[in-house]
Amino acid sequence: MLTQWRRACLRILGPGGRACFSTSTRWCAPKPVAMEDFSCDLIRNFSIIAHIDHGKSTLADRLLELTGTIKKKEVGKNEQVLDKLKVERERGITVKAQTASMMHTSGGKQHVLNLIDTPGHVDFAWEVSRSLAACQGALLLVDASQGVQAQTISVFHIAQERGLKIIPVLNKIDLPAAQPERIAAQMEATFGTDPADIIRISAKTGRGVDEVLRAIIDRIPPPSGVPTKPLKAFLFDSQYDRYRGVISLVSIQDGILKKGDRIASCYTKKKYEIAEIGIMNPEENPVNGLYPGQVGYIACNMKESSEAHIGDTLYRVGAAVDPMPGFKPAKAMVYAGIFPIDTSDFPKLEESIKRLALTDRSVTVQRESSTALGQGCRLGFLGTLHMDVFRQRLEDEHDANIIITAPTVPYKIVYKDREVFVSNPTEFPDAIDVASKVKEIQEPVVKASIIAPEEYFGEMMDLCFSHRAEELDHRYLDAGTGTSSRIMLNCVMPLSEIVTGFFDQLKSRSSGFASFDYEEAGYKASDLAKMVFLLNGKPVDALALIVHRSNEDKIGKIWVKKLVKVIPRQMFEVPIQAAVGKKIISRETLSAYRADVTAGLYGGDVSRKMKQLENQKEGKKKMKRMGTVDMPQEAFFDIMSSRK
Ligand SMILES: Nc1nc2c(ncn2[C@@H]2O[C@H](COP(=O)(O)OP(=O)(O)OP(=O)(O)O)[C@@H](O)[C@H]2O)c(=O)[nH]1
Repeated sequence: MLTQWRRACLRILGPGGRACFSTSTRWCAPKPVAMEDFSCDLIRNFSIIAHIDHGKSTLADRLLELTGTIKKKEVGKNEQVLDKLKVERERGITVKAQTASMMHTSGGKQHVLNLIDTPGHVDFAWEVSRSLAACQGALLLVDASQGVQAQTISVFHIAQERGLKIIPVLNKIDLPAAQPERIAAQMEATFGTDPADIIRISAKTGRGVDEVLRAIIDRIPPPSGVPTKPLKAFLFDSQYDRYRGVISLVSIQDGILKKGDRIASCYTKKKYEIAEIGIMNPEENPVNGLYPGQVGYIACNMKESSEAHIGDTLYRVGAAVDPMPGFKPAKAMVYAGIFPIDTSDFPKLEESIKRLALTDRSVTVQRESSTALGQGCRLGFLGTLHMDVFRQRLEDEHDANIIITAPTVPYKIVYKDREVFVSNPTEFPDAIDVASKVKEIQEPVVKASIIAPEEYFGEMMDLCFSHRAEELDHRYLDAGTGTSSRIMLNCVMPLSEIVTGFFDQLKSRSSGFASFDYEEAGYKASDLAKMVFLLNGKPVDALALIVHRSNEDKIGKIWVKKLVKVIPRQMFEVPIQAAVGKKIISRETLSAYRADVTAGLYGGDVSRKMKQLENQKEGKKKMKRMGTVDMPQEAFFDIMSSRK
């Protein structure tokens, strides 16, 4: 009974208690599956990899439909089955990789096809490499109207480095702008793909998708694994379920895993008993056991997300095995403070942040307090889209009313005797300390690749150089394909320049034609300083920024002008200043409300009138001396929103 009730809740909330769309009528009733019937050679583990929006989730849906895993969609219904989060459906992006198993008969034999959907945005590259570790093959999907883009190249390299069989697929051939021949030539020139191997499809209409299914079975090698060997299960994803604790996704390398088995983690050495085991079909579907090469979920009363270490190897208690090579842990690259608009809401907000962080392991959380904004949390994200998605989930799923500070990257402060990472401007050393104690300040840099049509090359270079980029090289991508060329520019640039709207500017200056990808490239010494903003002579901690000295004048002016617009007028005049160290970079004055204290005075009693004005001035001075500028949280909200 309890289990049924939980399942009903899960259908509504989605795994991990997440808001999930209610398409339960579209699911086929889970059929009991006997996984022991599937030996390795009947299993294919694959992923779909592509640049953002090239159609991964749409193709995943068609494959689920074609194999009868889900019912065919009603015409006009566009939401994707594997994009389960509300933000994913609203924004049309995949954030969290999802897994689904399909049964498909080919050559008279039933196969299990395990599809691991991957996100396309550069922020979630970590999810891509994690998903690929559980696969033997990948469908490399390219939009036939847009061609090879920056992330197509990066995901191709990740898949190639992992030794996966890559099946090239040209999607969206139904579009009038599709140029399959041209794009096939481009894929040949970029990846050395034989055009004869490229499958042409429309994931939207379903055309050609059956050929993809055939290729998955014919071209992707089955996993290897021996049922009689000691159990070795690779943990590649986890999510949190408020009733059952951590649910982990595992791929069985060797041995058999069954309900009731006692397992242990190579990483934490903790022991657990398997309470539930199943496959994602695409919802959870319990099975009796998982066999070599299979992918499925386990619930084993793991209480904390941190116990499910991504890349861990699980083994049977008493039969220890060598751990498989794990993953580099996800590294936060962008930090921001999150504060409640109403300061008394902090306990509720902190609880919501913690709950959400349980479902998103790549977020780091720490408490933070600010004189201006009160108690809050400082969170670390993989990138700004990731930050935005987390914020939206906090608002959508937890009803939070929040202020989020400007994103900051982790800076390295090299003192004479130690190195410190600083990801909060308030902790950045001030100018005096920098001069006397700091040897060097370093900032994270990335290797960025931008692809754009040749005619936008000038614009692209301008934009990059105004963001402190240094060119590494550039090359023509479509050489020999007989079409107008696109250029791929590789450069090194500071990460801090990317996190503040670079991508939006790139899109608008290239009329949407440029694509962009980046990877970490270490740290580099840089001339950076803390810029503080003073209201009535007092610095406001929450407004501080780290700036490159070459940009300080420009940035100081912009933000002082914005502050003047959002801060409400006071009873006295308020100077608003941007300063670096003792140097005032920019200043504006917020004029005072002028309460008409002389109203109600009759006639020509000039001396009384003057006295009133004097008193008013005195009052203003007092206010000034006390430095009480009234800055409502809403004003912070406005200024922070415009810093994104
Ligand atoms: N015309 C046409 N549109 C398609 C086709 N496949 C996908 N689309 C559309 O392209 C858009 C992006 O498709 P998605 O499946 O969400 O792309 P995605 O690669 O999963 O996106 P991310 O998960 O954000 O990386 C959607 O509007 C789809 O309806 C196709 O074959 N033809």
